[in-house]
Amino acid sequence: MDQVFIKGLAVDAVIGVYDWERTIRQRLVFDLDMGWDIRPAAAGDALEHTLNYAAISERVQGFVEQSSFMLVETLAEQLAALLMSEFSIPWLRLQVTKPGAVPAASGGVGVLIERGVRPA
Ligand SMILES: Nc1nc2c(c(=O)[nH]1)N=C([C@H](O)[C@@H](O)CO)CN2
Repeated sequence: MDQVFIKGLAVDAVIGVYDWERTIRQRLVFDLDMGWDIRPAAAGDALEHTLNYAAISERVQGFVEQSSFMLVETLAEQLAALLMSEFSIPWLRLQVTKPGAVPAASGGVGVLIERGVRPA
C-alpha cells in the first residue's frame, strides 16, 4: 500500500483536563500516514490525483487551532473522521503527541489510532 505522510506537524491548542490547561494553549504534534495509490498521480504528474499534503496540513492546523477538547483521544477521533470524510482517505494512522504533558517522558505522550480499511 502506498502512503502519503505528514510528520511532526506542530499546532498549538487548548487541550487538557485540568483547570489550568483550559486557560493556555499547548503544543501538539501530529504524525499522519494516509493510504493512497500514488500511481495515477505519478503517471500523469498531476496533483489532483493524489492527496495534497499541503492542503491536509492546513486543514489539520485550522481544525486543531479552533478546538478545545479535554482528551487527546477525542481530538484524534474527530480529526481522523473529518480528514477521512473531506479528503476521501480510505485508511489512516494518526499519532497525536503532547510533548510537554509529562516532563520526564522525553519522547512525549499521546495516542496513536488507525482507522478505515487498509488498501491492499
Ligand atoms: N490517555 C490520556 N491521559 C491523559 C490525558 C489525555 O488526554 N489522555 N490528559 C491528561 C492531562 O490533560 C495532562 O496532559 C496534563 O499534564 C492526563 N492524562
